[in-house]
Amino acid sequence: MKIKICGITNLQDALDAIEAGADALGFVFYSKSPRYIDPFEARKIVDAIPPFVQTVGLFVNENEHYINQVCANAKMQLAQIIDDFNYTDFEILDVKYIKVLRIKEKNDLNLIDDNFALVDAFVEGFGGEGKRLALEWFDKIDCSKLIIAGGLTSKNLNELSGYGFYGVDVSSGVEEFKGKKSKLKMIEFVKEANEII
Ligand SMILES: O=C(O)c1ccccc1NCC(=O)[C@H](O)[C@H](O)COP(=O)(O)O
Repeated sequence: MKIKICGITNLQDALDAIEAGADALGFVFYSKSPRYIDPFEARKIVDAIPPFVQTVGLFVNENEHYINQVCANAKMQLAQIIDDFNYTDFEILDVKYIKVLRIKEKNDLNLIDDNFALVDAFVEGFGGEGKRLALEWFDKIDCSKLIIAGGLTSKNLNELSGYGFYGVDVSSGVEEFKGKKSKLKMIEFVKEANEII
């Protein structure tokens, strides 16, 4: 089970997430988010973390020029993209990317194709709100290329057992408050995620 901790805003949280066992760190480049980080501040964090941890830039309805520029400036290895209005020309992105499928109802799962994707519960404010997806919608779906997000905590991760998700993504479930991670919650989250079968 791959584990991404999203909404990293400072070096200490990044180091604590890595020590807890996170595979990937998410940086929110959406200026309206309380977890927004300036690309050059993100770069300072990236320069200070050890190797073999993937850096993921989160973008909301941005075009490819902005995404390419920020990923270069902030040294992001992967772009996680919410693209509600088809702003992004994915063909000319310089970085690997993963699309976010914001699921409002079961029918939205028809958006899943053969690519890896991050599935998150639809919320008006775009994300990081702790809202959960209805797991039963995934009962007959191949989840092996899906990273599930939305309202996950160490207390409910066990409900994912049996679905075969590729990974989990968490933000608010491991926070002390918006923009500040809890070391203890991250340790508990990673421990439980590794128990999922
Ligand atoms: O974190 C934000 O503030 C945010 C703002 C705009 C779009 C997405 C945002 N966050 C996404 C995530 O952090 C995660 O990918 C995911 O939604 C999990 O969030 P949570 O339900 O808080 O665990």
